[in-house]
Amino acid sequence: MIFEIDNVELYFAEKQILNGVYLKAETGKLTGILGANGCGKSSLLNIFFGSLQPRHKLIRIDKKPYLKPLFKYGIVIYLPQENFIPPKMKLETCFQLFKVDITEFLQVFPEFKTYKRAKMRELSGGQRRVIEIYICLNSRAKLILLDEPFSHLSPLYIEKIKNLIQELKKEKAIILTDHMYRHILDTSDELYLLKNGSTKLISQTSELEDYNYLKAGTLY
Ligand SMILES: Nc1ncnc2c1ncn2[C@@H]1O[C@H](COP(=O)(O)OP(=O)(O)OP(=O)(O)O)[C@@H](O)[C@H]1O
Repeated sequence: MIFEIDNVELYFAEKQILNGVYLKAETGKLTGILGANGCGKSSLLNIFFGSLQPRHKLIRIDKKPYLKPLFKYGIVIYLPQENFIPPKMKLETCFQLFKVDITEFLQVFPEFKTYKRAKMRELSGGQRRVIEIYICLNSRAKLILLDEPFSHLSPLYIEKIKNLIQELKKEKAIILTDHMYRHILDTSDELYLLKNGSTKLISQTSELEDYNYLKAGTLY
């Protein structure tokens, strides 16, 4: 499937945040978004998901326009920057709710076995993040939007999540943004830089320095 968002115009009050943005995500590929703080990455993901209504946008799936918020079609899941599973919910309940197999999760992350019947609030921030990312990746959604999945995770968990992404993207389209840009460079099949309100498709990593997202000399 090909998911496209086009002609995004977003204003907060009279301040223009996004201006003619285009972005494409495809099944089998991870699309990375990089950009400075406040450039509009989370807003763009919210618009794709359907929880933020901009002045203008067009969403197409396989070239066909989808006019209702995408989440209403049940084909997209969004990992926001902040925790989204209620703290009072038990671990096993959230897996049931999202129809994700907890046994498979515990095979990949056996250290969580003791928390199976615990409530989310009994876990650390990073542990909760692991669960939320795993649930998003393994949900039935065909388009997965991940807002800063790597921040707050320790290196071994980042590697495990990257491996899961490589495996699961075969049947899903994934869009991911994070400030840990090296992990984005490692995992992305397509990369966009969001700058001055619009997206630039990056074909060579050196462009990240040319566009002043990275300081000159950072990559070499
Ligand atoms: N609800 C809101 N009301 C007014 N302005 C907002 C609102 N939400 C976001 N903004 C502004 O829109 C801009 C883009 O915010 P957004 O959160 O999308 O950026 P971001 O690229 O995800 O940033 P970060 O990397 O720091 O998370 C910022 O300047 C922010 O102040």
